[in-house]
Amino acid sequence: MGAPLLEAANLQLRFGAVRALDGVDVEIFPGEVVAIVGESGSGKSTLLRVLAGAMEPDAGRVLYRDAAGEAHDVQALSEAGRRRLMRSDWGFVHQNARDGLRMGISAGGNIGERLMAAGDRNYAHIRAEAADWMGRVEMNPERIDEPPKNFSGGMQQRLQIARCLVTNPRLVFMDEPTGGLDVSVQARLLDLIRGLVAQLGLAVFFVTHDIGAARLLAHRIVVMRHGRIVEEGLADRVLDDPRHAYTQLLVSSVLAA
Ligand SMILES: Nc1ncnc2c1ncn2[C@@H]1O[C@H](COP(=O)(O)OP(=O)(O)OP(=O)(O)O)[C@@H](O)[C@H]1O
Repeated sequence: MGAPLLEAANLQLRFGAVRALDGVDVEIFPGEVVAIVGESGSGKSTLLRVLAGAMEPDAGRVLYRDAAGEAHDVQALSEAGRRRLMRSDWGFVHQNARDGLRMGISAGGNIGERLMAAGDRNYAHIRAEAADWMGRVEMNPERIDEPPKNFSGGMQQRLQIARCLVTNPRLVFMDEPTGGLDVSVQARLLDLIRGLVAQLGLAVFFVTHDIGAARLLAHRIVVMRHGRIVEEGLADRVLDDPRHAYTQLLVSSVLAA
């Protein structure tokens, strides 16, 4: 399998009395989808933000290995260095599309802006790529000049995904990308994400409290509780044969729902 793309060791982070991360070790390999599951408040989003260098842990470290095999200490990166990684190697899909989109510019502009930030200056090419990506996320490319507010919540989320993937990242962080959407919209979006992830061979950290989504997308599942990883393993093993009592509860409460 080679070296991990990203690995974190002994992450600690407290908010006052709350231990949001309490000795977390986690890693991801190229092309792997890792779901981070757990109930609300278990530390999933905090972990994702720390892994992406958007939040500093009190202790521990995160290493990212670039395409040339060089390891970078994510917390030691300058803000410019982190932004560079975010533009080239990484992508972040927020739960709320508004956090990942620029609402004042067109759909095509939202996708094209990422290409421009990555150095593309050929406007005809940028527009063609933006239209192509709208098609790939099942949006009508004829609506390329419309602003995000004209689109439904599910479509805005597709647009955010197109904006994120257009630069061909190696590692994508997704924080509840289907949260807050209707169940039928969620199912289609998950299918779309699954197809794109497989097609592009992406590595994805996928935060969710939806066990069904984890089963559909993930190769491996990490179960968090009170800032700790209480269980991890291949998705089928964790879901079909959960060993920790908390995982059993999580899985059974879904089955009973
Ligand atoms: N900026 C902050 N200031 C204070 N406490 C915080 C902050 N961010 C997170 N916390 C606390 O840290 C704990 C973990 O929060 P986190 O958002 O990571 O959980 P989560 O598993 O992602 O929950 P959810 O599924 O509800 O998003 C919670 O107790 C939360 O209240």
